[in-house]
Amino acid sequence: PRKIWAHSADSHVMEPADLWTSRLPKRLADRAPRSERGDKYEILYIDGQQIDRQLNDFMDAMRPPGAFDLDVRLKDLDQEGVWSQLAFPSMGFWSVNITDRELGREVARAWNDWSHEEVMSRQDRIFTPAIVSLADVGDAVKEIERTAEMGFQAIFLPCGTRPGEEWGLDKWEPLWAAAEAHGTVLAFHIGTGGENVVYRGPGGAVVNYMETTYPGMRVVSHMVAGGALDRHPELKVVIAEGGAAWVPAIGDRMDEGYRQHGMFVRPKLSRLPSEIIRSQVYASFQHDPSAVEVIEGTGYTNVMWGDDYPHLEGTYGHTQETLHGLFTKVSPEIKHRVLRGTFEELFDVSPIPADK
Ligand SMILES: CC(C)(COP(=O)(O)O)[C@@H](O)C(=O)NCCC(=O)NCCSC(=O)[C@]1(C)CCC[C@@]2(C)[C@@H]3[C@@H]4C[C@@H]5C[C@]3(C[C@]5(C)O4)[C@H](O)C[C@@H]21
Ligand SMILES: [Mn+2]
Repeated sequence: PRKIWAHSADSHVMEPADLWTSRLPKRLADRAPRSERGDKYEILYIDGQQIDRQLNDFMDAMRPPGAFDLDVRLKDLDQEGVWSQLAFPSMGFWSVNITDRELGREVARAWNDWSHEEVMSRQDRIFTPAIVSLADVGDAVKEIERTAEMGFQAIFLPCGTRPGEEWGLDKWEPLWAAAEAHGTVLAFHIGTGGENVVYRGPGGAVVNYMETTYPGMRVVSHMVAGGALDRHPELKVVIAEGGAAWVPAIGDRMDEGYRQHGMFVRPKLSRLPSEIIRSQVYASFQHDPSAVEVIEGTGYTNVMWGDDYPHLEGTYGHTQETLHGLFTKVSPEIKHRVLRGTFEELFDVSPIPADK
């Protein structure tokens, strides 16, 4: 059957091991994210603490040919039928754990410079969000301004937050104002900002998979009910890799809370939560049929497909099978919206050539 071509709203770059050691002074590089491979586990450290541990064979399973080579990666994309990718960090995910101001600022800056020089300046199909320091909002604002000048169209933010740093709090207001002013998309990715393994009993693999999904819902409830998106109507939020059918569902529940518990509601919003969600909140999925069905069922259309390249949860190696399965019985309008239109509404990307 004819190849289906799509953009991916959720992919990843695999950073070289020397990204920070080659760009930062030793006193900072030694504290930047780094991984050590033992005989069974890959251990991740940042600023002197162990922050993650993954089985080697799990990490090795995420190794398509192009994982570490941009030219080979573009061939992987052609093979799978993917034109443009919003490519999130991998090791860069862990920068959100940094609380030291200087380290947070310099680790983010170095990552953004590496992406600009080694990924974005070398081709026009794969682009990354910028990383900003969460240790200091002022530094984050400056990095949004700096990277917007360099052509970055989004910033990566973690779904999970430390207690007292929830996304609805006023402390983040300068970040929202700067992002809106520069047209910078807020690209939240699940499985970040908190513990990824919180349960080791029966069902652990699937239970933990779900536990890393729920914080994506919290991002939406805080940023909608807290007023951030109402105050900044041009601001766009993407929840990447968390599926999409839940988005209109929580819109309904937030409307019910907003109306039925109106006597407790603060701040009052100029639009219902569900209206704010439908105009400003976007979500990506990989395999979920419900993410496509929800569009016809609810009229929520801010749905984007993602290949999650090169991760195991993604579609590398079976993208065409997945896309044909998802879209065979779906209207051309919905298929276009999910595979291209929503993405092209959010991002300035090179169009998919007409012969694809
Ligand atoms: C969960 C256990 C330990 C349960 O074992 P048991 O039955 O008790 O013996 C076991 O099944 C396992 O080790 N599974 C491997 C996968 C995993 O760590 N699952 C956690 C929940 S899913 C997850 O955290 C996602 C969101 C999705 C999978 C890739 C993921 C781990 C990635 C991978 C690994 C690392 C963490 C990272 C970014 C990173 C650089 O790529 C995200 O922060 C997070 C993400
Ligand atoms: Mn992903």
